[in-house]
Parts: sequence; C-alpha cells; structure tokens
Amino acid sequence: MTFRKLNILLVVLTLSVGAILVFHNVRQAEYVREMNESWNQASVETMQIALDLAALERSFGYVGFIHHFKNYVLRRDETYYFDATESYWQTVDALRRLMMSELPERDRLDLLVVQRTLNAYFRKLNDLYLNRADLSAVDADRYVTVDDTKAREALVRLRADLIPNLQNQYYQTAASNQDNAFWILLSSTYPLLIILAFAFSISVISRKVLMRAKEIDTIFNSSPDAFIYSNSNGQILRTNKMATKIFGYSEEELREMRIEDLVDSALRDSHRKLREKFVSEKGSRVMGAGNSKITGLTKTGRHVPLNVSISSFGFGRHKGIIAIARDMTTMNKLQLDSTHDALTGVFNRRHIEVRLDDEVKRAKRYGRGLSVFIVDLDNFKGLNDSEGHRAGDRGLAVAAEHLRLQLRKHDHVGRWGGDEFLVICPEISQTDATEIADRIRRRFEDLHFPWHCKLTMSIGIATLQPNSATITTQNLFDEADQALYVAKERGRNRVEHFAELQRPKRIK
Ligand SMILES: Nc1nc2c(ncn2[C@@H]2O[C@H](COP(=O)(O)OP(=O)(O)OP(=O)(O)O)[C@@H](O)[C@H]2O)c(=O)[nH]1
Repeated sequence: MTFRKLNILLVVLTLSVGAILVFHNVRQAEYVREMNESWNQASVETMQIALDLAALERSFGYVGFIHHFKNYVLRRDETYYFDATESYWQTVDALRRLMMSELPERDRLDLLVVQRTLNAYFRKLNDLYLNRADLSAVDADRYVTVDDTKAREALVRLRADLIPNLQNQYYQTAASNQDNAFWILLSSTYPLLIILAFAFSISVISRKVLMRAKEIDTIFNSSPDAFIYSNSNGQILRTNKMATKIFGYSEEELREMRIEDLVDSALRDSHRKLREKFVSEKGSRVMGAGNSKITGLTKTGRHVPLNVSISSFGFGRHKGIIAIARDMTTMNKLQLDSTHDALTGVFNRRHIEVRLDDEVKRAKRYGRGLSVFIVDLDNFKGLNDSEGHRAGDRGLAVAAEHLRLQLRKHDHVGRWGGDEFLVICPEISQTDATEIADRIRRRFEDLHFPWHCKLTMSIGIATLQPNSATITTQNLFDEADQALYVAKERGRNRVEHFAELQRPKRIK
C-alpha cells in the first residue's frame, strides 16, 4: 500500500469514526431526553390518577358528599347542605379528571355508574332542600333513599382494577426505559468497537511502517555506496554510513552542509546550476545512472574520484534529491592495473595487443594509414649485469616515459615484454614514421644516465598503407619485428622500416 493510500484510508477512518460519534452523541441525548420525558409523564399520570381516585373516594364517600348528605337529611342544618353541595362539585371534578385520563373501557363504565348514583343523590338532596323541608327526619330519609349498591361495587372494582393497572403501566414504562438504556449501552459499545478496530489497524500499519523504515535504514547503511538525500535547495537532510566514510564528515556535520560543499570549490557553481535545472524538471528521474564521473572533496581536502547517479522525486510540494556516489579510487586502480604495466606505467602486453587490433581494424575501415614501431633496448642485459636490476628497471621506466613524451596524444605505447615496447601511430605515413622513430632514437641516445654504459634503442617499423585491405595485424607486427631484427643486425641504435628493406638499394 502506498503512503498516499494509507493517508487517505486514515482520513476516511477518522472522519467515519468522528461522524459515528457525533451521531451517537445526538442519539444518546435524544434517548435520555425521551427516557426522562416518558418517565416523568408516566410518573405524573400514575400519580394523578391515584390522586384523582383518592379525591373521588374522599369527596364522594363517608367523609365527603354522602356524609354531609346524611347529616343534612337527619338534622336539616343548611351548613350540611352546602358542605354536601361542595363535596358534590369536588366529586364531579374528580370524576371529570378521571374520565379524561387514559383508562380501560370497563373503568370508564364504572365511573359512569358512580356519576349516575352521585347525580341521583344530588337531585334528591336539592329536591329535599327546596321542596320538602317539612318532611320529618324518618320520612326525609325514606324519601332520599337511592340504591347505591352498584356505585359502591363500581368503586371497589375501580380501586381493585385501577391501582394494579397503574402499577402495571409504571412497570412497563420502567421496562421500556430499561430497554432504552440497554440500547444506549449497545450503541456506546458500537463506536467503542470501531475505535478499538481503528486503533488496532493503526498499530498494525504503524508496525509495518516502522518495519519498512528499519528495513530501508539497514539497506541504506549497509550499502557500499554513499547515499546523500537533500532537499531542492541542496541542503543535506540525511546520509548513510558510507557517505561519512568517503567524505570524512560525521552525519551531524553533513546535515549542516549543502551538497555543493562536497565538490571542489571551482566546480560548485556549475554543480548548483545543474542541480537547479534537474529539480525544476517535473516528476522523478535518474541522472547519470552511476556513470557521471565527478571528483568529490573530503573533509581533509582530498579529491576522491566518484561515480554518481542522481534521482529527484516529488511528493506534494516537497522535492527531494537522492545522490548515490561510489568511491572509484580502488576500482580505478584495479582498472589501471589490469591495462597498464606496473613498472613502466605504459599499457601492458594484453592491452596493447587489443589496441593494435582495434587500430588496424579502424585504419582498414576508414582506408587510413597506420605505423607500428617495435622498440628494443640495446644490450640491456649488459646494463642489468653491470649496474644491477634496479638500474635496469629504471632504464626501462625512463625509456617508456621517453616514448610517451615523444609521441602524440592519440599514439599508443605498450610494453611488449622484457626490454621491448610496441608503439602504434595511427595515420602516420611511412616517411613520417621513420622520421619520428629516428628522432625518438636520437633523443634517447642523448639522455644522461647515472651509470657508465650507454643506453640506446633500436626500432623496427611497419606501415599499413591507406586502403590496404589484405594485411593482417599479425603481418604488420611480423614486418616491424623483421625490421627490428635488421636494425639489430646492422649494428643497433638504428631505425629500420620494413618497406625500405624490400628496396634493392637497401639490400646493396
Ligand atoms: N631490470 C630488468 N630487466 C629485465 C626485465 N625484463 C627483462 N629484463 C632483462 O632484459 C634483458 C633482455 O635482454 P635480451 O633481450 O636478451 O637482449 P639485450 O641484452 O637487450 O640485447 P639486444 O636486444 O640483442 O641488444 C634480459 O637480461 C632480461 O633479464 C625487467 O623487468 N627488469
């Protein structure tokens, strides 16, 4: 998974959990409010009905209307009449309130029975008060008699039915509130589980990211190449162990530096311009791919040959550069050792053979000329014998250096073996070749050596004429060798060209 995808996933997860929590909080507040409301409502209604029933029984019963009614019938005291009337209206009021409550149908019917009985009593009371004040107590009592059996039974039923029913309702509300509380608890657990899952995935992802970082760190630090990571301004942000080893600075010191500080001051400006051009190009790309050769500058001021590849990459507005540099000191030395003679510093036998083959092919391909010299020191054995091998070694090195100095940049010199050298001069005609070889010979003869015997050289030349397609490398070499042989035969310290040997005047 890419870092970008990971980021998007985390943002989506965070937003989802946030939304769920907000939703959950709103729902929870709603639940609590509903619970409170239903609880309050249930409590108030239950209480009200109980109070109304108690009020009904009190105002209707034997401390209420009936009590005052009976007293009036027996004593005919107006006060009882008014008390009874007041109790009557209180009873009516209690009945009305109960009728308006949510009650089962059978309870409503019982309330109607009570109301009818109350009204019957009240009519008789008023009639007695207004029209029959002259009746004796016994007659009055007989007159006002109302059959209240049904009303009493209705009240008993109401009490027996209504209170347990209300209790039932109360318990149902409590049970439903308990249900709500359960769901609130469950809905609290739900986001909690999401948060736990979220935390778990974050910890898994973090572990993977840390593992990856550790892997990269290990790769980074165990690389045989120097890694230098910098921002687009060239400010070094991170390096590996090899970078500290090559440049001699600590990681902390490198982090204070710019990448240009690691090249020679003369090259800094051009290096900076190259970096700026490189960074301004969009996207990631690799420059050099390990082939761009530059020279690094170490803390001690030593110049190190480097092969560098540079990659740039962009992440949002951030641009970074990674330079991977390989110290070529050892590699260059190995390469040099594989192609050069250790004693004289010119090409070794194997390499000069390859060069000879290449140059012969090239000369044939382009129809150009080529001359080859075989140079052999004269009586070299004598030098070894009289002055020792060290003097002989020095003589060989001086001869090689002499050849190199006397030749053009694109000529090649190699040690063929012992005291013998091979020189390749592309595009040199026969006449020029002889002249050059003779000049080399003469100047070598003029050199002063710190020993008694004189050191000279004999040179055999062969020339590949332009557009001569048939001659092979071996033929050319053999011709030069034959010319050398003749030079030795004719007294040494001489130059002979193979082509001259064929002419009759030379043979004379
Ligand atoms: N000091 C030294 N001597 C070497 C080296 N390689 C070869 N020789 C010696 O070079 C001498 C070459 O001698 P020769 O090729 O026989 O002939 P020369 O003495 O040069 O005589 P001419 O070539 O006939 O003039 C030998 O004695 C080798 O031992 C070397 O690397 N160092």
